[in-house]
Amino acid sequence: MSHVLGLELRREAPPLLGPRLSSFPLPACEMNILAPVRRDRVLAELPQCLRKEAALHVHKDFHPRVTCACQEHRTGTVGFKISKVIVVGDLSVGKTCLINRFCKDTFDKNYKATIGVDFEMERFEVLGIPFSLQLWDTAGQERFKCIASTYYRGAQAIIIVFNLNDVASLEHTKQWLADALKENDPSSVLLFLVGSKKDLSTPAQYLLMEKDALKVAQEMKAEYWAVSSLTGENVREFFFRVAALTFEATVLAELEKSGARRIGDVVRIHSDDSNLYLSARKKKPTCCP
Ligand SMILES: Nc1nc2c(ncn2[C@@H]2O[C@H](COP(=O)(O)OP(=O)(O)OP(=O)(O)O)[C@@H](O)[C@H]2O)c(=O)[nH]1
Ligand SMILES: [Mg+2]
Repeated sequence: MSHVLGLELRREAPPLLGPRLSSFPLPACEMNILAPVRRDRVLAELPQCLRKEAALHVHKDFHPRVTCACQEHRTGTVGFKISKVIVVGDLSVGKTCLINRFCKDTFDKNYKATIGVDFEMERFEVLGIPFSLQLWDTAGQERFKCIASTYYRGAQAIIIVFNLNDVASLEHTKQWLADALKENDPSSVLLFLVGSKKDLSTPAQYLLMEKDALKVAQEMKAEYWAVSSLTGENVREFFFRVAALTFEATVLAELEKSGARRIGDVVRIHSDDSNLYLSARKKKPTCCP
């Protein structure tokens, strides 16, 4: 399902499914959200990162509190929520192709600039809990940037895309991130830095670019990925990782919120060294199960 949101046709997507459940009949887009999860969108384990040097965390499994909450169906509103993910980056770096490869398994070699924004909905099941991602594809062209930036707000994750064969597009990622963070809470949003068009670089060229990209990812505290929408390399792995980490963060936030409401609860706090990015950025306690 795709919605073109250009100059004339602009529409905010529903931020929450929950409150609308009472109104019947549901709009077509929400009916789709309620459709069964595709078998190939079921996540029973935590997908691993691409490079340990620039990963949001390197744990092998989901946070124990998250696993436990899912087993006991204590995930609050998470199953009804739609998490927003925005995709930003220079024009023609391959943002639309990346989303289309994952959501529709298609690839168009002709460039058609995104005008304003567009979005796709993807439904997952993570540890038995339904989880929906709304992937916002934004325009990289300067003249559409101010329309697109009005849709940055309220994101749980930001994907910053650059072309692995164009060093300038990597340099511009910092500005894209700064613009996206103006509209979001830097302490809670998850960041992903994605190098695109991997099929166009030789192994030697790729390694050279990867070195710079890892440095940028570490500075941004973003998780680094390299993909090709043409061949499909790493595309599915990448989006599964985005879904899993966004789910994990959403459940943890929900548990923290419900825990904070219970007066008299004892919460043990410890700092987790292998979760440097999150602990450094979030400055939030990680609670033991
Ligand atoms: N070889 C190769 N070409 C790609 C890949 N991804 C995208 N392209 C090509 O790059 C061009 C731009 O791709 P888009 O996905 O439209 O770029 P975009 O970032 O959405 O551009 P804007 O909407 O203007 O911001 C198209 O001609 C694509 O076919 C890839 O993985 N490999
Ligand atoms: Mg596009």
